[in-house]
Amino acid sequence: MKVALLGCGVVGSQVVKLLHEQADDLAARIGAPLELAGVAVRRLGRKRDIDVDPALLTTDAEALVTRDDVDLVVEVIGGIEPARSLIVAALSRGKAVVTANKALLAEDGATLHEAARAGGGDLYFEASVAGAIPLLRPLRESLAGDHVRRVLGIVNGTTNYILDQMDTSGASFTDALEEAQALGYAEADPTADVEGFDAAAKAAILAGLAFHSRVTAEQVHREGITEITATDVASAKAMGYVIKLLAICARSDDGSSVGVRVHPAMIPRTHPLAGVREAYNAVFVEAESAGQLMFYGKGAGGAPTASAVLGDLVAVARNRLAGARGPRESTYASLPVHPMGETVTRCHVALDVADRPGVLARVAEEFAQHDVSIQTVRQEGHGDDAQLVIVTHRATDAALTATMESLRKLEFVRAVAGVMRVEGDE
Ligand SMILES: NC(=O)C1=CN([C@@H]2O[C@H](COP(=O)(O)OP(=O)(O)OC[C@H]3O[C@@H](n4cnc5c(N)ncnc54)[C@H](O)[C@@H]3O)[C@@H](O)[C@H]2O)C=CC1
Ligand SMILES: N[C@@H](CC=O)C(=O)O
Ligand code: NA
Repeated sequence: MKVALLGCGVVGSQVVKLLHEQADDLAARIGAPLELAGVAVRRLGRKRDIDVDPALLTTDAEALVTRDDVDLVVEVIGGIEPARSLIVAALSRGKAVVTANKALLAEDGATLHEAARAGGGDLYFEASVAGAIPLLRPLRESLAGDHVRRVLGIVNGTTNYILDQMDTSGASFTDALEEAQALGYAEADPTADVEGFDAAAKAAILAGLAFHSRVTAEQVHREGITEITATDVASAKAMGYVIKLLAICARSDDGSSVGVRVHPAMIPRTHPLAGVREAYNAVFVEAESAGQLMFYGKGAGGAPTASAVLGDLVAVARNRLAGARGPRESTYASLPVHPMGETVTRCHVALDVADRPGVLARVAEEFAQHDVSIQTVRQEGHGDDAQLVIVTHRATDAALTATMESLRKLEFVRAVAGVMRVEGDE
């Protein structure tokens, strides 16, 4: 079976390495050897960390994917174009494609799936979400007989690395980001990581598979971590919480729609996700019959991601030899994505207020007027002022946002700070 590799960066170079190192085992597992037909790169002369036969390198990716002798295509270039055109060219010729490209799948997965359907080949993408962790195959295959209610977790290694460094060693945001880039975790443009775009793309893919519906990145409510300060991290710590960037995909209570969101949240330090350190990822899947499942492992980095790519490569090669196909895209449920305002969540807020009689009662009244119930209040005196730290019970995001807006207008409120959603302790 001949394999065309598109892209030879952090992930691609590890794919080449594993194809060499595991050649005999892969041939035995598939029933036929995998042979690298060519490697499309941007520049031929670049010095590479791995040993790749220079005769295999080409800058003409299109000619490579359309070659008649190529059976399987691995796309690890990233981004929308030319990745989309190259994948469509391969799929429409009946070749199988393995990709790690979450940005493309979440923006225009429909085009790729349609090309796979028309061409009759497989489209596999396990590496696109949570790197090495087998997560998409369990959702697509193992849980195909169950009813998934919620998928919740940490799906971006770079931001988890940054937040973990800020929490444990007090590192600055900038230093931690530079380390994550040097370790090969970050996207080519790290804005995709720190502004939550990468996690939002992964959330869209997860929601699509979990709820048998088409979800695009555009429909995902997205907030990144760039506004999180050392003070936020420290005050979360003081209250027994840790801040994590979470992706949450959940059916509404009546099951008629789904909410898909990515935002920083405070979780109790006793929660299993609080122990997810460095660039590790962890995802909970809650299904009606299976109950709660947790998937944990390396979500970023060249070798872990290449492991997922190779797993897919073996699967599509086996299917091809057997004249079979893997599962098609499943969107029959067509559940709509509801707006963030309808999502039910909890909130933490730190209010700097004048310390005088009636203030606490007036603040409580503002919450009550918006139908938001308070779970805990802690007050600390600061001379003539006081800080009220409030954690609410569950309320719609619209009600919580409206409450914060009203609080800002109160004459005795000096500042509304540390507004952050709280997850995982109810
Ligand atoms: N690095 C990671 O931890 C993970 C990456 N991914 C995904 O894997 C894909 C690749 O990521 P990385 O390897 O980290 O990126 P990278 O930037 O290290 O590698 C991409 C390579 O593609 C090359 N390239 C760009 N345009 C090209 C073209 N037209 N023809 C041939 N080559 C071209 C670039 O020169 C670069 O060497 C992306 O979709 C990324 O989102 C997925 C999971 C984890
Ligand atoms: N940039 C991503 C890489 C894996 O998808 C991350 O940091 O998780
Ligand atoms: Na994965």
